[in-house]
Amino acid sequence: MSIKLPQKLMLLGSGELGKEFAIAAQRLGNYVIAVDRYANAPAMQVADAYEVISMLSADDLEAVVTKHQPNIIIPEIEAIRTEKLIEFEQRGITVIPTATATNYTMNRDRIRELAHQQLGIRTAKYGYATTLEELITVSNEIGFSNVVKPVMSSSGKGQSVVQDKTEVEKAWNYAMPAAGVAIANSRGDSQKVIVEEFINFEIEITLLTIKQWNAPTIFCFPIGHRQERGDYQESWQPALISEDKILKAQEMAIKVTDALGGAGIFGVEFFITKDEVIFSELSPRPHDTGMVTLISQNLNEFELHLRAILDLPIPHIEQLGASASAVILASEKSDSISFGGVADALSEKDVDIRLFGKPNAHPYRRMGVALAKGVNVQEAREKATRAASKITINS
Ligand SMILES: Nc1ncnc2c1ncn2[C@@H]1O[C@H](COP(=O)(O)OP(=O)(O)OP(=O)(O)O)[C@@H](O)[C@H]1O
Ligand SMILES: NCC(=O)N[C@@H]1O[C@H](COP(=O)([O-])[O-])[C@@H](O)[C@H]1O
Ligand SMILES: [Mg+2]
Repeated sequence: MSIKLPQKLMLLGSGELGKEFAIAAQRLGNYVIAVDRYANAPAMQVADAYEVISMLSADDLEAVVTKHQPNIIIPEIEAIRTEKLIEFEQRGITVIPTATATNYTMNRDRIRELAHQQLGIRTAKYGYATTLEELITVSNEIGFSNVVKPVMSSSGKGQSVVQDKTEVEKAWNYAMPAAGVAIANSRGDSQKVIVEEFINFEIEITLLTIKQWNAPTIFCFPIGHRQERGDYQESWQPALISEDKILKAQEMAIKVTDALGGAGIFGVEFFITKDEVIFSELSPRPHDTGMVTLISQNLNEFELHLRAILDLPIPHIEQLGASASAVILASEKSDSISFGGVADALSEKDVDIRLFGKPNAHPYRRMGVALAKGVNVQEAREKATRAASKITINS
């Protein structure tokens, strides 16, 4: 396949990941339509055109696709009416990585069944529940501690660690607010949770895996990360794990991404224990922990995604040395955002920041990221965290 440029690319989801992708796409002259559920989303600020719709509505998706006639649709978040993407694909529009892949990865249960049942890949022990009663039964079967997550959610939304049976009901209510109450934490409309055995890992990693149309799958160096409340706080590259474990992770990543098909970058997440590499989940798109590649590689994860999508060559991925990212989170609700401490944060050598331009803040919302290089991973992490802590969000 040889794709002519420019292409008309429609981004479904326009957050921080979409913004960097849009910038990469426009650097190669493409036309970008940014779509999201709210106005002035980060990618909209740098796109050629934008639309505000409900991406869970098939009618809304139909309207924007009819209006803009994109050649390629690039999902940027999980919560999309993926059945509609299958229809677009049948009409000849390319969906990245494929429409079916986005449907599998939007639903934790579908991707888990594919990885564990069909491909025989090692995962945490798991079960599902659609009522509190079922959750009590499944939790007892899995044992404690366990982790309860809505099957359709991301960035830890609605997710909690359950230490013992007294905490099960709280976890259910957090994942699935009572009927009639707006689903605040679940990003889709499925009333189902997955319960997973809690894995006491030494480190968790994201293996950025680049699946190409006409060339073999390639990998970035593994990215280590630390999460709180199910959401990423800092990431670093390279993650210091053995060659043997890297190869095991690569083998599993190839299996899952081959089964999903198509082209693009995938963020494949693994828990690394003393003896094992355990598959967790994957994003069929750039990964938040992969924002470290904005400083750590010659081609960042957004440029790699673009090249894979457009069937452009990736002759060499260079890792530029110990690097880290640390998130800049809001602490309160606000509709008027300004940042302080930027000069101070940028005063250190090999430090950079991205402020996403999100128009509103609420507690724990990710508003930016600090990036740093260091002589080793520890120093890079310290520098990134220090820079992030200097940024204040004023409302
Ligand atoms: N079974 C588990 N055992 C131990 N920790 C877990 C388990 N499941 C999730 N976690 C912790 O919670 C984090 C978020 O979980 P997960 O990746 O499933 O959620 P997510 O909402 O899809 O996040 P994202 O969209 O940011 O990738 C994991 O990176 C890990 O730190
Ligand atoms: N783990 C998934 C992830 O990081 N997704 C990124 O966060 C945005 C949503 O942010 P918001 O919740 O602040 O609107 C998404 O649009 C995407 O860029
Ligand atoms: Mg995850």
